[in-house]
Amino acid sequence: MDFFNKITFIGLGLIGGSMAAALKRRGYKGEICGYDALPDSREEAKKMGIIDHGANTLQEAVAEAELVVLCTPIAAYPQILRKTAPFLRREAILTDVGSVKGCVGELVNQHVHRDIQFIGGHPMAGSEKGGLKAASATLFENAYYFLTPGQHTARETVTKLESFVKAIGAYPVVVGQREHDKITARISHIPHLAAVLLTNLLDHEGGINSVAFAGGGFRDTTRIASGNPAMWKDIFFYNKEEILLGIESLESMLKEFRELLKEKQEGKVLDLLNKAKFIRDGVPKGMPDYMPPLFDIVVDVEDRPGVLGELTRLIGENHMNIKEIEILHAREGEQGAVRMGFATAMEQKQAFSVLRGGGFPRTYMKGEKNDAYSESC
Ligand SMILES: NC(=O)C1=CN([C@@H]2O[C@H](COP(=O)(O)OP(=O)(O)OC[C@H]3O[C@@H](n4cnc5c(N)ncnc54)[C@H](O)[C@@H]3O)[C@@H](O)[C@H]2O)C=CC1
Ligand SMILES: O=C(O)C(=O)Cc1ccc(O)cc1
Repeated sequence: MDFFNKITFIGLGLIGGSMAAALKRRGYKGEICGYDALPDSREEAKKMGIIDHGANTLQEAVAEAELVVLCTPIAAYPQILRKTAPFLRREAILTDVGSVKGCVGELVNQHVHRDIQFIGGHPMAGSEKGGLKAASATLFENAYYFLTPGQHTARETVTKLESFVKAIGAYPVVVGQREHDKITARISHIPHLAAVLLTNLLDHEGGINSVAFAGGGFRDTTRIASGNPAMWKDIFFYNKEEILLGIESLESMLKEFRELLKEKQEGKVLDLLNKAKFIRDGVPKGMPDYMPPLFDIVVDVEDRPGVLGELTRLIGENHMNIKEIEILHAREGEQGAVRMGFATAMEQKQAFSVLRGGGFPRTYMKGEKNDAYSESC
């Protein structure tokens, strides 16, 4: 990484800000320069100490930069590339973080001289929140990071970018631009579309409002639908061909499933469920999550005024932070249940002991045998 004396980030939002922060945290010694269309973001990034210099113009930003990283929405690339291309150093490497890669390769071919080394990039880590405030120095830790060289990308450029990716804590994976778009359509873009449609199903054809009853299963399958709508709109259109192919596959799978149900083909439905379980169980664990999972506890409580206050006071007094709290409506009768989500397994355990010893003996960890959660879902 020492071979880059100056790195410039264009776009200091979630991804650009997180990259600059990761480099600083991991001891990068060269100069980090940042440019953003919003002057406030440049000033804020400087105050946060994640950039050394906030440039006032694109020309100033790329001057002397040995690595330039585009971290804006892809829609801004044509204008940025037109303005910066004449001022890039001859030896500079240009890269980007856009979620679709085929279209980016084409844009760079149109606007940038082929003497400039370009290699596309795409970190497979993010957040539903955008902007510099959501940036985190650890966002890319243990995440895969696609690198997509073009026809004119030198081997040395690939090697240098691999070092950059490792320097921010991620794992580089080199693939072709079109191959990248096929892979991400399957693992990220189509799942996002499915999550959006499943969420909107709750509001389809003016049906009853079932949001209040949505439990763990609904939350797990639709979590990513909270992602940045403008960014996902762009992703769907920039990767349109692959998304259309994915939709065709989904359509034919739904049709097939409809027929199996109609014809009471229980064996085939079971095969299909087993196949999904096998594939899903094989998804690697330990990778960073888009929105990290919470560590839940469930408390059976009496249905009386003030009980929620007592629970939250006990947690607060013991310096723990409840990330999510939910009343489980599914149980009828004299008892109610409250689910609380914590950020870490340690906090979950601590909350469990504090509540059990603090007048709530029917406190359970999620997944514990006969816990209220599994009964009610
Ligand atoms: N958010 C996510 O989960 C992920 C996003 N990406 C990609 O990263 C890119 C950036 O996304 P985020 O950082 O999430 O967005 P963001 O909205 O947090 O940040 C974008 C930044 O670019 C700035 N900007 C916009 N137009 C500009 C222009 N013409 N000149 C200079 N600055 C400009 C904005 O002011 C903003 O600060 C997108 O292309 C997205 O596809 C990639 C992986 C994950
Ligand atoms: O969707 C996912 O799998 C994520 O983990 C978050 C994410 C969103 C957009 C991207 O381009 C890359 C990653």
